[in-house]
Amino acid sequence: MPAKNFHVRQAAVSALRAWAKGHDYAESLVERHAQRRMLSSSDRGLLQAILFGVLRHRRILDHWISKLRQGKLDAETRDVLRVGLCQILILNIPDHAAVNETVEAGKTSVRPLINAVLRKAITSRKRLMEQLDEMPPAVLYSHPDWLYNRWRKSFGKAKATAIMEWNNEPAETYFRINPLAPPEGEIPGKKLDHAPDYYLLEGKLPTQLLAAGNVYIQDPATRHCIQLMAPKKGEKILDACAAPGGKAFLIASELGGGEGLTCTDSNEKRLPRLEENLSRLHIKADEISVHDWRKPAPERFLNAFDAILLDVPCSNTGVIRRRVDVRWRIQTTDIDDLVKIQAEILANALPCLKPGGRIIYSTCSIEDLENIELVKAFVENHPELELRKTLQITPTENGTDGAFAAVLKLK
Ligand SMILES: C[S@@+](CC[C@H](N)C(=O)[O-])C[C@H]1O[C@@H](n2cnc3c(N)ncnc32)[C@H](O)[C@@H]1O
Repeated sequence: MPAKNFHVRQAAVSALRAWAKGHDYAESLVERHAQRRMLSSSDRGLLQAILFGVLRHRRILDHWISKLRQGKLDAETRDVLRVGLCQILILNIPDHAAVNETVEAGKTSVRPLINAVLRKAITSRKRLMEQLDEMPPAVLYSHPDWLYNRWRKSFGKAKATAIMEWNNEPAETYFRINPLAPPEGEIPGKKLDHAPDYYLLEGKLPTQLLAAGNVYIQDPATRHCIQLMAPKKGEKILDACAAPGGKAFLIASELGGGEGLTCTDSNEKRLPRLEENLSRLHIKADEISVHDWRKPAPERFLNAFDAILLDVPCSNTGVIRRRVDVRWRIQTTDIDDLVKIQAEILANALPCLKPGGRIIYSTCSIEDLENIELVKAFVENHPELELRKTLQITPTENGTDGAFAAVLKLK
């Protein structure tokens, strides 16, 4: 009898093939491949667990493949083996289901090979697990060497290792109440003590509350930069890199609505989602428009704002737990390129401040180069600015996504 759930494994393999070709981020691949195969919600959950599991543990899975099988493998067969080994050695899915259904996900010609490697993994499990202690941390926690070495230099070995371990844990889902349209009745989550209005999701997504804009999915780390901004009713505020609108939601919450808020983003394709999100959250901003802040500010924005949020594009190294494939996507040169863009965005936004105004610079990176070093260098070159406050949130110390925020105030 054919294995019942092999289509989930097939979906995982085709999603991995698409990911390797650079077509999409892991999160959207789950959605697309689940829809394509009309997976039930529990199968969709299994697909996500396998796909994210393979991307999180890719390096150690490849290490195990090299121990279990000598010789070359084509890319698709390697992905099938990654899917199988992830179930057997990481996710602890029952062996018979993991083997039978993964074998059927492979092409007929390679099924005997897949079957042999997966069965060998089961008989070698104890030995493979005993070897974990001797493994270099970057292999054990599946991160590229350059990133581990960078973190080791910045934070020391113990913290760099703890960050990698954190990145491999499945991320919790949090949501925030919309004070502009609070939900009535019971709230399906556990209220957080340290972050007012935020809840840890318990059970299923509250789809009705989400659709009605009563709540918004958001990690509590998002709030820090807006707390530093402290927007006040009547102020004019620019959210320059605004899509998809998570922080614009927080600014509007403080303003009592969208009046006074201008949102821009350089990516035209991201604007509809920003507009939809704000409208669902009962926010009507003064303006939502496209602008690339690597270019000079539009005339109408000059000296126009009391506060500007620059939630700049960054390496995302603070949110690898959520964006599981970031570690394999970025290179050290990308960080250098991002730093140039971040400095350009700062320079072009500065003339948009009113006298005495403030810029809140924010990233979800834990790299000093994109954070403290960048704002310090910027303020050194702009004596009219004062660096009022900086805040670095690190996942292992704060138990949330990583984030950085700094307040730069015109003297
Ligand atoms: C970290 S995301 C912003 C997230 C958003 N603030 C939120 O809370 O939902 C960075 C955004 O910057 C935009 N971006 C990238 N380069 C930009 C530029 N040169 N000018 C304006 N926006 C830019 C990206 O399209 C992306 O939407």
